[in-house]
Amino acid sequence: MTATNKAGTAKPPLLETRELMIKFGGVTAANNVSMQIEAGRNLAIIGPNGAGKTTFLNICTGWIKPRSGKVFLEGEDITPLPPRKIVRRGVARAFQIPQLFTEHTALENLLISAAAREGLRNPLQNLHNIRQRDEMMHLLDLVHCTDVADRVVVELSEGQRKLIDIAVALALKPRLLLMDEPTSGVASSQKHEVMEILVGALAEAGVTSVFVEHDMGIVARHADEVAVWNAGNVQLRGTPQEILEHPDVIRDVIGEEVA
Ligand SMILES: Nc1ncnc2c1ncn2[C@@H]1O[C@H](COP(=O)(O)OP(=O)(O)OP(=O)(O)O)[C@@H](O)[C@H]1O
Repeated sequence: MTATNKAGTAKPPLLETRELMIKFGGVTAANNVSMQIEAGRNLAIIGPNGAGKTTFLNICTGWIKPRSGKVFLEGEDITPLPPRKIVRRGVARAFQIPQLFTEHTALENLLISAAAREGLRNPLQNLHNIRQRDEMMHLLDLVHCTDVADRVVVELSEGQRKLIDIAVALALKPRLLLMDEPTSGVASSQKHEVMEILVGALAEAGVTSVFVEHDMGIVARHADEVAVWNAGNVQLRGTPQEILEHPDVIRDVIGEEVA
């Protein structure tokens, strides 16, 4: 079904790529990638090592410019924009290793992000002047971390750091958040709990997510849709059940013998 706006005309997808191409030396990391990402549906990207998953995220956020092809955000061509302008348009990124100021508190990290959003110069020197304290405490509440607001990040568990990192991204008020393995490094006993909080926080904040993931348990439980990457392109797309039971995925991604 195609979404329509109030005027009854078709609404463009939240993010769309058309025929993205990029080569690194002899490796084609994006080979004609055309994708549509709909608002409100969390998309997991899976695939073997070197398939081009991270390259796709890097192109969507402007970190890498494709040799050809385009990226559209709600119909606007954002391909030529620098990363900071793409962030301002509403596309944020979280990395495998949280990008936090580890000697600062959780709340200070969020205030720094809010200051960056407002274009404040030297936020580290002006933390006491940043006004968004209540808004940032609300974000910490969304990720269940108000109790560690005043703790320095270096003292926190990996799971708490991941959640603070997501709150830092939410402080930029994105519409779309692209994540590289959101629970990597988190103790396996805590992965689902961290992901549950993360997905809940994004839903509450009205943010759609795309996440690269190698843990099929996380994909099965927390994704609405799955795209399978292979050799620089999307090989398959479907519901977690359709994809995780597909014989090609079992053979090439999950790595089990197919009977
Ligand atoms: N900046 C770069 N310079 C040279 N080669 C690169 C660069 N970025 C990616 N590549 C190559 O492009 C291919 C795709 O890399 P990419 O990191 O996108 O794969 P991936 O699917 O995310 O892999 P993984 O699951 O191992 O993280 C790989 O062969 C990689 O070595």
